[in-house]
Amino acid sequence: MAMDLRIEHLTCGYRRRAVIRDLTVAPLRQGRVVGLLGPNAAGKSTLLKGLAGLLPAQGRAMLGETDLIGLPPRQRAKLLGFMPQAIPDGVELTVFESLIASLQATGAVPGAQAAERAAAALSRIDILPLAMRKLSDLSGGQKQLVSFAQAVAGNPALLCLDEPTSALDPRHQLTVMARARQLAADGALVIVVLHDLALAARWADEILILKDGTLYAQGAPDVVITRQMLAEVYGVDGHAERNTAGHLTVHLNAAVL
Ligand SMILES: Nc1ncnc2c1ncn2[C@@H]1O[C@H](COP(=O)(O)OP(=O)(O)OP(=O)(O)O)[C@@H](O)[C@H]1O
Repeated sequence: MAMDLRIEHLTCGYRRRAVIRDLTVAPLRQGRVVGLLGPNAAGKSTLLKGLAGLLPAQGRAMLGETDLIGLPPRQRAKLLGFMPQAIPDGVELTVFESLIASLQATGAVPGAQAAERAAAALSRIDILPLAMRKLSDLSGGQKQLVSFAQAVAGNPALLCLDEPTSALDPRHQLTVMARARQLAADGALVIVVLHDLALAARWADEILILKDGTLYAQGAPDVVITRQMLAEVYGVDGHAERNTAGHLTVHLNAAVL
């Protein structure tokens, strides 16, 4: 069964205000990396939190035959891995313990396999040497890598990553995006919030652009990242073009429009 995601008439937000309002997007296909873009406060994190069950939501978010909206947390966590933008401070667990805890919370992996799965998740992003360190003692980038490992360790069908590379050096940005790509190639749908347009252009199969809680555009990077979009959505002057290697690159001029 294909585990495509169909978001239909989704509304979610906070007590006083619906930030995402009646959002419908064309089906997001299993096996793809979808870049979720948009300016600050557009509603990107709110959308991911609504899908992850961390905010109340109405409407439908069908993953295959299952509506994520209203699904009990444990069942939802089996299907969906969420990496938050901010990593909580003051957690006294070791890196390894934190991965075991997130695997146990979902019940997606039998207890006996949890340690092996946790070690594999750390090893795939080159942070196995951090396993016995306390989370609270890590650098910002190291914490972000651990948070990524927590989200992916259970091999969920849907991965929602909120700015997973914002604290990472270039090598680790590539490590994380390459791992996200590999998970998609293995059958997951990966939705990744990015502010770095160059990373989005390079790694996403498809891009969703949110503006003021509604869908501004959806499509392939070279269709969606246009001079007009950069001006209307971000208020900047720029353009995208293919380099000699055939990769889409984004050029921003210094001027704010
Ligand atoms: N806990 C909250 N209570 C009330 N409003 C909130 C809360 N968190 C966020 N908002 C509001 O919801 C709107 C969307 O915020 P959201 O964090 O989803 O944006 P975003 O697109 O992820 O932005 P950024 O790129 O800055 O991370 C903003 O206007 C924000 O002020």
